[in-house]
Amino acid sequence: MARTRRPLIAGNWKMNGLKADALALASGIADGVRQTGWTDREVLICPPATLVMAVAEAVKGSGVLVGGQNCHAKPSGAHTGDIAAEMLRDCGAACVIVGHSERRTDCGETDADVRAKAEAACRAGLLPIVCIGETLAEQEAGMTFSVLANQLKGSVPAGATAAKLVVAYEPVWAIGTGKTPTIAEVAAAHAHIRKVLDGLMPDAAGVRLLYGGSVKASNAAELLAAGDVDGALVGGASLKVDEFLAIAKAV
Ligand SMILES: O=C(CO)COP(=O)(O)O
Repeated sequence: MARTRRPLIAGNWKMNGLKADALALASGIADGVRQTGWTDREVLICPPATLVMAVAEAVKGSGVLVGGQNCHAKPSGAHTGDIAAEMLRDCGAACVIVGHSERRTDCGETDADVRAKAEAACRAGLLPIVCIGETLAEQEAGMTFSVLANQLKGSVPAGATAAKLVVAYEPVWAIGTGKTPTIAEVAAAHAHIRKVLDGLMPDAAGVRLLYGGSVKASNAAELLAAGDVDGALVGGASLKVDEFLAIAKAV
């Protein structure tokens, strides 16, 4: 059956990559995508902020999209060390990840912060990828669905529409651990997310929902085939050309 939502395979490089290796990685991915001529899926790479401009240049014309990993809510001002969504856009980015659990933990980002960042992304013409997910303790306490609902209600931008929102479900306990939920659990979480979104926006059926957390070439096909999964947000496995392209092929 044809998919109604265009799958998105996104690589989050996190705090990895010096210029030479990062450009080789970006060029390798761009070459691979160029050879396939894919029009039925989107491939996105999100390098560290220092490399957004160079990576955008390196993948130009390949169809590969480039994104940031965070942005400030304001367009400019006295915010030392921060980067505005407009600046990412100016460097060639098309998307930005907001509310990743590592930022929620490391930087104390709240749902309200994440919403403000997602709204900033939309203001700047970037597609926000809003990350949500439960911790291990929350999962063990049977709170997964309520945590996801609260995060969505708190962090989805006001007036969101499907064309201007991607949601990534990343169970915190699955990130970088090699552990993943069962396929049934992924499908149930994604169905729940779509149901919650349905109460928050007019066209929730069109929103792309990505799964993230220990996605690799060997498990991508079954995770991507799960109900309501429209792509993946990939960490460690996005740092190897062949592994990342294999995940994109698995759609
Ligand atoms: O956090 C992630 C992507 O944003 C997932 O990381 P891993 O794929 O390394 O588990």
